[in-house]
Amino acid sequence: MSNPDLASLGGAAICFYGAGSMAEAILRGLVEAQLAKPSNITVLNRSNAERLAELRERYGVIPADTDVKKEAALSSADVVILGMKPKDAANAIRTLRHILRPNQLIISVIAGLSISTIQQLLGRDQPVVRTMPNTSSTIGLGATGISFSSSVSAERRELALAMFNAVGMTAVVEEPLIEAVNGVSGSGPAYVYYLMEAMIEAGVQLGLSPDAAKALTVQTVRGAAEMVYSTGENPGELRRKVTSPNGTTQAAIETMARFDFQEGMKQAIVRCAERAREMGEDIRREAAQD
Ligand SMILES: NC(=O)C1=CN([C@@H]2O[C@H](COP(=O)(O)OP(=O)(O)OC[C@H]3O[C@@H](n4cnc5c(N)ncnc54)[C@H](O)[C@@H]3O)[C@@H](O)[C@H]2O)C=CC1
Ligand SMILES: O=C(O)[C@@H]1CCC=N1
Repeated sequence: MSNPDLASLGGAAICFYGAGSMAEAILRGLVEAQLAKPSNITVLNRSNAERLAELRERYGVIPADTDVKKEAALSSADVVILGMKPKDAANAIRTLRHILRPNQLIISVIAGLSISTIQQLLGRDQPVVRTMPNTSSTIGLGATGISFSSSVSAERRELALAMFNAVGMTAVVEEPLIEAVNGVSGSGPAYVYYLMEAMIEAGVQLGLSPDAAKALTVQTVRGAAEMVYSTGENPGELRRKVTSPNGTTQAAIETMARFDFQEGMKQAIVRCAERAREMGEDIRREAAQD
């Protein structure tokens, strides 16, 4: 592969091995940002040809829907993106052992799965990029943590970063911190949606129509995130600006504090990271049975 700028990524053959919602979020971002040509992207999954046809119709990518096409897509790709669920990962990766060439780049989005387990399943020191993206990549606002095996060249690091920068922002972290990224941003959209669900329900309880409660909530969350992003101020400072002494916001925040809202959120994130480690350990044990 030549210089990993946008044009060279456009020329790379990318194979999504596992074509579910996370794979779609990334491939849609790549296609819409015109970073990769749809004709250079192949998608394959376990058995669902309908899903592959749907992706072809939506984005123009190439479905590999027979065993022969799957093997050809995997063996000829410059980059293979592992996008299956953690429970399916060990078996799926083992089958690559005799299909891949040793220098093909593997990019994993799989929660918990370590670089060393992937290499063990492949039986060699394959170059591996371990990532933890999130579903906001669909609209180009993803947040992805990235770490690299030592066998990934500087050029390929740039290629991987370009791919994920095309669908949002990236943070390069040491591999042991990928679980922390999982806790904060990989699963993070779900926490925000959970909060929004509560805001909408409370608005309806107070008499707003569901549509009005939803519209006000959505704009509030968008506006608050954009305020932090565009002013560079800390969320704490911005919160204090909303909170008049003895006013309505103070009453609301005191109520949340009584329910230990922030502590609950912190413990949730720590538990999420711990769960990722547990899932990774399960796959590592499966790999050790080889
Ligand atoms: N959904 C999310 O918000 C995020 C998910 N992830 C990770 O992304 C991965 C995929 O998650 P989702 O896209 O949500 O799951 P999904 O269930 O939507 O997609 C998984 C896909 O993998 C395919 N698959 C399973 N075994 C296979 C095999 N042996 N060969 C080929 N294809 C196979 C399935 O057919 C399916 O299309 C997971 O490992 C998850 O940890 C990471 C960050 C965020
Ligand atoms: O819930 C999960 O396990 C995946 C990983 C990060 C977001 N979703």
